[in-house]
Amino acid sequence: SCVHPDRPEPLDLHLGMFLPTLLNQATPEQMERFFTPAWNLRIIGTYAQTEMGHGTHLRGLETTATFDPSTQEFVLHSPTISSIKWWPGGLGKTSNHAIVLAQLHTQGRCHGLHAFIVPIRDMDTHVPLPGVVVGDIGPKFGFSEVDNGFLKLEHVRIPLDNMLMKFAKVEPDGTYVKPPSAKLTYGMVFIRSMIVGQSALALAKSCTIAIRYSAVRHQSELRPGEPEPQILNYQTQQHKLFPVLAAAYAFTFVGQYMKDTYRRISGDIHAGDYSQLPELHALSAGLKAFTTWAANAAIEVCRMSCGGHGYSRSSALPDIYVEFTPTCTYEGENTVMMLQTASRYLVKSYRQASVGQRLQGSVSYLSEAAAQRLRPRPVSGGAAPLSTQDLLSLVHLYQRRAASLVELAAKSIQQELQRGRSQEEAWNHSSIDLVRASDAHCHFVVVKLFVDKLEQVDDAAVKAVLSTLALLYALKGLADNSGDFLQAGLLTVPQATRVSARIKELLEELRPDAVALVDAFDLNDRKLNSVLGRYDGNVYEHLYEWARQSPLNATEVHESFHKYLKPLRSRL
Ligand SMILES: CC/C=C\C/C=C\C/C=C\CCCC(=O)SCCNC(=O)CCNC(=O)[C@H](O)C(C)(C)COP(=O)(O)OP(=O)(O)OC[C@H]1O[C@@H](n2cnc3c(N)ncnc32)[C@H](O)[C@@H]1OP(=O)(O)O
Ligand SMILES: Cc1cc2nc3c(=O)[nH]c(=O)nc-3n(C[C@H](O)[C@H](O)[C@H](O)COP(=O)(O)OP(=O)(O)OC[C@H]3O[C@@H](n4cnc5c(N)ncnc54)[C@H](O)[C@@H]3O)c2cc1C
Repeated sequence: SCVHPDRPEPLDLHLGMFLPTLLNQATPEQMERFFTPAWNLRIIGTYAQTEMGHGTHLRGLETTATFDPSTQEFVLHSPTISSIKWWPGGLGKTSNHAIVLAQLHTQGRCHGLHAFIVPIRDMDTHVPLPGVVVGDIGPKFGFSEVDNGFLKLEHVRIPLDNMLMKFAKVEPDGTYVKPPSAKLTYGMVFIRSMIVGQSALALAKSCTIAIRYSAVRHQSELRPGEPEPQILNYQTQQHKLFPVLAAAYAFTFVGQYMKDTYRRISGDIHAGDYSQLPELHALSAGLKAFTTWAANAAIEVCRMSCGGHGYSRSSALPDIYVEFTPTCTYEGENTVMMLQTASRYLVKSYRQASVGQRLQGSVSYLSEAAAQRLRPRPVSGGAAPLSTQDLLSLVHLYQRRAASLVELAAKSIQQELQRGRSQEEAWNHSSIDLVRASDAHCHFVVVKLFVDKLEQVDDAAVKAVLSTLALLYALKGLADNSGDFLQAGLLTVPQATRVSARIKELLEELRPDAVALVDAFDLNDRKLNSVLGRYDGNVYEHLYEWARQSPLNATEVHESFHKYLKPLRSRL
């Protein structure tokens, strides 16, 4: 964001979480005191929620903030080793403040997690303040430029006004005032919504590199005696890359939708209407998980599709992978997010629909499915005719798969309960089904949003090629998940065979437009930073140039020869 575009930076948490959390949770007075200096980078902040012992289970966090009415201060304390804050970006060396999530204690009672602004370093000298033990957590899989840190608070005192009090409050006498909705204290919906767009960007970058390179690279023979073809002409190469291209477009549209949805619903929340918060939470959690998992896998597909050169950092693909892969973990671990969407929203909605409630938003199809269950089934049964051309009928198919898997998960919980298991045990014994249901729901949402987007495209040629991509996205998903569709009676084996054949036709149709479709992402060479993905296609000259610049080539004879190899040789 600041120095290297799109690369992780020590200031990311300041810009991406510290400032937005102030915007969402600070009072006007706190905005004046903290936001303006933070905007001017006098205050540099991070978001310290995760502890060494707990990241997912927020109620298990141990850091305490105990109100002392005699001094009008909170005392922030890390009581155990496992309570040390662990992971926050920019915490180790960069930040002088942290938003610390801690269990609030006042008048002898614990009121759960709340957010506190804690100064951690002197504003001028940057030396850690008394009672603050702070540092870097050490090397990681990637994110080397980011000082993810630890923070141990030893009875650190902060003023009463440093608790973020837009929603919950503590009065000077220690009285606790509840927030209008307890769910507001969770937060996180903003970044989760934004991560969907980051998945799209990571996919767009990766497939731009891989598709451009596949148009430049010639290898092997298709027909004996003829020149080596571009590797992009191999059907298997297209089968690897064009679905990624289709997903990059799909996720771009879903990312835009999530941004708009976040803006709309957070506007309602600020106006005091919390009714859409569950929809926003379920969508942002589920789509964050669905798109990051898909993008994470697809980046590797792109890297491997570039053969040996994909393994070189000159391709940029290894860096894209290591920088992207933690999105599957941070801001809510993906399995846990899928479970939130399923158990806190889909199953609940299923039950509401089953008793006749009309549902709104992304789950409205569950009402239709419930109504359908009440209608008598045709005697013949079996799957309906499948059109491999009609996008709306494919949307409908995804919708029915989602409805069927939500039902399966809900029924699994019910069966486990009937076996005498407790609610919690029944849930755990159904959690594979719950994740599957969330995945199907999100897949339906993505396909639907892609198809809806086509309605907004006026240019006939653009609409035609985007429709082909949408078709490929939907049919590839159908083929990859054919077990679900077969199990739900939505697909027959002959239909599945036709889907595979149609996918092959679509790959051929897309081949002439593939390079133009990645160029349309408009990712310039500086942003891509990839020798293989260069716009001008001069890959080999620049690969050679890149290698020549390797630090090992600074001298013709490396010092290791004199230091190790030569003495070793003389001893043999
Ligand atoms: C574009 C990006 C720009 C910049 C960013 C740059 C760089 C980023 C780099 C790194 C950033 C990383 C930052 C972090 O990782 S911060 C730490 C993130 N941690 C988490 O996300 C923790 C995940 N855990 C949880 O969210 C929760 O603990 C939980 C899984 C939800 C479970 O909690 P629990 O208390 O048991 O809750 P439930 O009983 O399950 O739910 C109670 C009730 O609340 C509703 N709910 C839960 N969460 C939310 C929410 N976020 N919003 C709204 N509502 C929520 C839930 O549905 C349930 O509702 P009921 O109606 O069923 O009662
Ligand atoms: C690069 C990076 C940057 C980060 N930045 C920050 C930051 O700035 N601020 C911050 O506060 N945190 C940050 N984090 C921490 C991050 O938010 C947590 O790691 C994340 O929330 C996951 O929590 P955890 O590590 O406790 O995983 P765990 O919950 O321990 O997950 C381990 C496994 O247990 C499973 N599991 C856990 N609970 C359940 C359940 N209820 N049901 C089923 N399975 C379950 C998970 O699916 C997973 O497979 C960062 C992490 C990384 C990697």
